[in-house]
Amino acid sequence: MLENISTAKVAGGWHKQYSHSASSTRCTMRFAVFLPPGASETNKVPVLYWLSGLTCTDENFMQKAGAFKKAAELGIAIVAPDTSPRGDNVPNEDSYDFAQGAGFYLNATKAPYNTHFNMYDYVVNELPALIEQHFPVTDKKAISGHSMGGHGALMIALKNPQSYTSASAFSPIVNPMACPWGVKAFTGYLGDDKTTWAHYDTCELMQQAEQANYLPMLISQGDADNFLEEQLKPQNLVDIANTKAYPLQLEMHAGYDHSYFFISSFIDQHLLFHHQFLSA
Ligand SMILES: CC(=O)Oc1ccc2c(C)cc(=O)oc2c1
Repeated sequence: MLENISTAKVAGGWHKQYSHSASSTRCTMRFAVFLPPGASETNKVPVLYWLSGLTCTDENFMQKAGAFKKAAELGIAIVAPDTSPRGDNVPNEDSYDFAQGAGFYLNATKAPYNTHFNMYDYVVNELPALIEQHFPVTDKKAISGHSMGGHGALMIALKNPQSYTSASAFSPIVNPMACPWGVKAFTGYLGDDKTTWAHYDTCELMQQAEQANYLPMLISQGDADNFLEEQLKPQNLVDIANTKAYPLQLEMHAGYDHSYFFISSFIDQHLLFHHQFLSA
């Protein structure tokens, strides 16, 4: 049962927010959807799933990315889930990079997080099924995200190459096993056994990818991003892509930082990138 929270017309289409009771995360979840003009039961449109970063909700991308005009022109719906389960019954910490607001798009196995922190199942299975049931969309999907959400988008695409036409990311954490944000999150959600961490690490997953499952990938990264060297490390992924001719394009952009000013500057390029494959 979907509960509509807000509805606003934008770029000729509609921005709407919903809440619903989610079985994978065992709590009420929120998401936002943009439907381009003309989307209807007789004219279903493909979907770009957007995964936001640490501290964000379903709102940041929709309010700040400036994606609506291009998505409207290209006929692409956008779905932006929240970044974690939330609520009084959901474990939390006084921390910006762990627990509520920082779900890391995985299924936690360690108590007390394993009851609710199943964002992987939510994003891969439950949310698309719900979206395809209630909105005028096809089952063609692309996925993108920012920072922690960039990790989520690339990791989910590599684990589910049949489900997405293409993947992209802004300033993604590509090697969470080898950076402080990832080590903290994976230890807290998965425990100390690093063999389980590898199931959610983009570099590890690309290393294992078979050529028949390659997906087109685009990464945009600002060179004035304070997190580039210690947390993001896009070159680690490029090095792997180069050894196996994986179709990954990394674009470095001079002077840009980690913020939504960067995302809003290049979101049109990402929408055009995905449109090539969503419309094929
Ligand atoms: C709205 C906004 O600026 O979002 C934002 C700021 C900082 C970060 C950081 C540091 C990491 C991340 O994963 O996401 C993120 C998002």
